[in-house]
Amino acid sequence: ENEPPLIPYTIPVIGHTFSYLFDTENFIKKCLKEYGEPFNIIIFGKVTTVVAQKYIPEVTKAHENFDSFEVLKEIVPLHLILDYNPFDIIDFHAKTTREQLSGKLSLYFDKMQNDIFYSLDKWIGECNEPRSIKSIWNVCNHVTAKLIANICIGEEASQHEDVVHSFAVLSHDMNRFFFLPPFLSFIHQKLHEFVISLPFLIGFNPIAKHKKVLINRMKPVVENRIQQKKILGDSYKQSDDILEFYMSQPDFDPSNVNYNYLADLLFFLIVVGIVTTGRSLANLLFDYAGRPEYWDELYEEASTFNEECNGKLTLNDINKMIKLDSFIRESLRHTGDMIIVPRAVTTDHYTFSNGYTVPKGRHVYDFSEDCLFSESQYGPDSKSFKPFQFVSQNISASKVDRTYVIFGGGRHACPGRFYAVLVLKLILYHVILKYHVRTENGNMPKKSMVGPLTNPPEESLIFERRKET
Ligand code: HEM
Repeated sequence: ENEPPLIPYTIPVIGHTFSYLFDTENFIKKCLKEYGEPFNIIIFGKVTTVVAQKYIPEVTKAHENFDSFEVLKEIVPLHLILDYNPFDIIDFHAKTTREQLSGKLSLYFDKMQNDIFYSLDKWIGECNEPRSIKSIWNVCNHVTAKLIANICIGEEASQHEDVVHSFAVLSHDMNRFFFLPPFLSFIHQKLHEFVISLPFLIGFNPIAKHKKVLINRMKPVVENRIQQKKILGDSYKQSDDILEFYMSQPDFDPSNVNYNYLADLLFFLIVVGIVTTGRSLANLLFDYAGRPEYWDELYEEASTFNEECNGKLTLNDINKMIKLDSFIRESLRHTGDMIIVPRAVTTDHYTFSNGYTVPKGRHVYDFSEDCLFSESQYGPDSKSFKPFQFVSQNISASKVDRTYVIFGGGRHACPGRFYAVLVLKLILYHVILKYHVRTENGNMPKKSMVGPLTNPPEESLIFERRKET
């Protein structure tokens, strides 16, 4: 009753799937122009509601009526693949991320920088002569994985290349199954979910080998800590990592450690944290390398801070680099994803403020590009890259608002964003100080579109050591 208008279509079941997948921007913009928002379309055999700039804030605010993981679950059925259902404990994961990761940045700051020096050395090197680096996204995933591995399982276990590699490729290995568009839902919604989980059920589980690696590296650390606790009692000094936090939970039993459970907890953080941060880092490097007109200004800011702090940068210093921060906010704004947080209605129904009503289970897709390129917010040239536009406004790259929805918004806004933005800042800062970076042809290469989502460009980047430093 009183549903949003359904956009006319010709082929039953298929409905608007092809326009949505292969011409997302034009298709949705045309619907918005003719019908306003919200409106209904049929994709993958299902009625789906689309909201844009006007109703995204309303949906974000109504967190009691919606759940984004109900949608993610259908695309990435982690509850079938992991032994312990991560979707049952999202609040615990959000709290862990907020308090143990984003909440402890000053504690992690020095080790993050050391890991960055190590990773730049390993993946990019000295580059006394120009060096072309391929598979930038893969490199970025490995750099991000090294940082997260140290914070998750500690200095000692994260020294091992095998565990860092597992962290870096885990999501990619899963994506080969999951990010296939859910074509089988044409037949039945549950069929897609069942078919993509089949390989796992018959024993082929790319996660299994990564889990083995993780447990293998984590076990000696856990055993050693339990031993130390026994010996030292109250004088035991806790380590600064998330594993220690898990070991301090009331359900942790030192006489019967459930490694499978610990690994599942960490895998969820890896899945949500590495692929997002690694991809943003790759985009950021291309945004920098492909736009030579901004190099001098960014280098000047970075080298001034570097001189002032005598090479010993603190969290306070990096927080003051407003041009760097603004550049990152602009890079994230230009990620290019058109839908960011699709949500499902979890209550009996949801009634929009204009009276349209959608039933329980309905997927509501956010056409976020309408926010990120809002002309009222970013001007008539909202699609152009204006890297220093946030400097005078003094808004940090991690601050969400009605139009800057790259980290979602409201109560469930990404709790890892403070950490992710710091990673991006620190890496770009050190890259700028150490190297000249350019694209192969000197321009900004194109990202590839996968339905409404983007992947970073596949070109190489050319690194050359700065002579000034
Ligand atoms: C640039 C990097 C990142 C981006 C673009 C990103 C984006 C997002 C988005 C769009 C959401 C959904 C927000 C909503 O429902 O409104 C989200 C949620 C979440 N993110 Fe991130 N994220 C990033 C990094 C991270 C990292 C590093 C972690 C932790 C390791 C993390 C942990 C989480 C968690 C636990 C949630 C669920 C929060 C909840 O439902 O309450 N994210 N993220």
